[in-house]
Amino acid sequence: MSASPTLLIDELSFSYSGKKALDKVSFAIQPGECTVLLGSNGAGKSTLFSLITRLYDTRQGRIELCGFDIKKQTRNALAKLGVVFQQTTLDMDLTVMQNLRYHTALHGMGRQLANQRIQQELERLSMYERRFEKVRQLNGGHRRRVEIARSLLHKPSLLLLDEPTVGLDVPSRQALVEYVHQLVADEDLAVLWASHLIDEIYPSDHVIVLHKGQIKAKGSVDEVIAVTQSSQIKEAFTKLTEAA
Ligand SMILES: Nc1ncnc2c1ncn2[C@@H]1O[C@H](COP(=O)(O)OP(=O)(O)OP(=O)(O)O)[C@@H](O)[C@H]1O
Repeated sequence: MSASPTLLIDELSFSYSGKKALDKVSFAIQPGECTVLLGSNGAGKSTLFSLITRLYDTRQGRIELCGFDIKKQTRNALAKLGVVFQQTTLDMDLTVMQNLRYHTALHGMGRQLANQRIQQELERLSMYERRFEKVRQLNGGHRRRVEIARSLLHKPSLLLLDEPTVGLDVPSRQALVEYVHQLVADEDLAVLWASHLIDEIYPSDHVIVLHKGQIKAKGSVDEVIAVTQSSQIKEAFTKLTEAA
């Protein structure tokens, strides 16, 4: 097919009762690229995610997933999307398997394919042997793993992660960050990762600095460091968000 980026955001704006939360935001993410969306509280990260997932309607600007316009070709576009929200959306009183089956049914997968995909994704995260346990019995890190497995069952091209490490202990955080980067490398997946944690960024990542609804810088880690004449990404972020 064409060389459409996995995610295209073009001149996207959004306001809450006249108050601007996103102001002409534009960027693109290619396959095999992990882009970290860095922003402090109120930067507009959740608003952007709500627009990409169609929780909110796009009124100004355009969003495309693998070349599909999310307003006009919603089904095709959303089939390309996997999401892990900040707040868990697992049913605590169902087993891991039941939670995942619910998702495969939503995506119209037959039982055989569903079981095969569930096994593959859970095994990759060392969670297959725990598939008959209720989610409530799992610790925070393991619940997150189940959510990541679930988000990948339908083989999306873009994975959206909204601060997925919040509330996790350091080893679980590191494992999750490592796992997602491995996925990007192995599966040619595109990832958009909202975070305010600088230490979750890898040198190979792309970075978008969002501040008060506007993009202050975007590019590779090295490019963002260079453009701000900083020695490290933390310093670049501080310069970009303190000046504004
Ligand atoms: N439902 C809402 N009604 C009115 N204003 C809102 C609403 N949700 C967000 N806002 C405002 O829009 C702006 C962007 O908020 P948003 O939640 O998208 O930022 P964020 O980067 O996700 O922040 P956080 O990390 O705190 O979740 C902020 O000024 C916020 O106060």
